[in-house]
Amino acid sequence: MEEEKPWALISEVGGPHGYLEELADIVKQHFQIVCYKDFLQNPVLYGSKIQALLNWKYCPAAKPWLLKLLPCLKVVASGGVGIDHLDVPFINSLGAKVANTPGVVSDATADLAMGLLLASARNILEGHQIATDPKTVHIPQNLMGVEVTRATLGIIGMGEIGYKIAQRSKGFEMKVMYHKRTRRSTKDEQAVGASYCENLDDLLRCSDFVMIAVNLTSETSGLIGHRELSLMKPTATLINISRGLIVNQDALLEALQSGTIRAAALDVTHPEPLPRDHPLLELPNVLITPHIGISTITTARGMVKKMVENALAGVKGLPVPNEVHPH
Ligand SMILES: O=CC(=O)O
Repeated sequence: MEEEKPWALISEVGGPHGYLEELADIVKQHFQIVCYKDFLQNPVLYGSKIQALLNWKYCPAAKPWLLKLLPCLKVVASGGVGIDHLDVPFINSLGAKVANTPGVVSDATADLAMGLLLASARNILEGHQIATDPKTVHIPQNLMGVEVTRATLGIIGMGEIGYKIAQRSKGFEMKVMYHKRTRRSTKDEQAVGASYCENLDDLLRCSDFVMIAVNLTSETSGLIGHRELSLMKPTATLINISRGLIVNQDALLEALQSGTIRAAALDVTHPEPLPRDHPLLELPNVLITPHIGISTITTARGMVKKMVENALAGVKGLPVPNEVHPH
């Protein structure tokens, strides 16, 4: 007789936007699944069966009160690289492991980072609005952007995503500086032509574009505040593809309103989404996207495959390939 597949709770069938049934099908090959909504209808029935939670970045299913309803939980397999939404020590204390999906998300996130940089530097969105507005008869001069080619790019956090951004910026002949807790090897630095900047202040002072690609931890939360923004050039652009909480948003708002910095391009904010009446949304020098760094079909597919691998290993009591440990 065929062995019964283990049960998995999945936060949103098909991922954050619910658009790909195909993704749920990948999970179904290995698990019997219950989605968050159905689980809540009968938590007692499902709770005792579920061994794996497949969790997309901001799913409510990872909350402690819910995890406590899963006495047989062995693994939380999270999609994406950031695990700031998960209380790893707490999950471990329940006897479950936590895993993420590094590697598969880096290209898409680095691509978006460059997209934001270019769109902000060259006023691409404003240009589109003007070009498609029937009331506009000529292209105003105020669409003058800033040059990307040979500009200085300062990358904060040179992990996998930061490194891929540096690789891409080579194509634009950019001068790359980076700041990281532990320096990369000379070979890595040479391969992308990046120079190490031990002092974050120096990087902020010198960069035309400051790219935040560092993980959110207790040490990086609020890393960019009033003081840091005041060190940046008035012509500089801040790009954040990591987590909103790394930047003090009130300080950023002020810096953008007062011209302390030229512009910001943000794929992440705090909270997400921002309330519709948030003053950041009113500013002409802010470009905001709704946390879409990993949102490509190829990446979603790769993530789900990795989540399944991690979940299966956890359920079987095998080493979990991408297990994350508490800091
Ligand atoms: O937000 C995206 C990720 O954590 O990979």
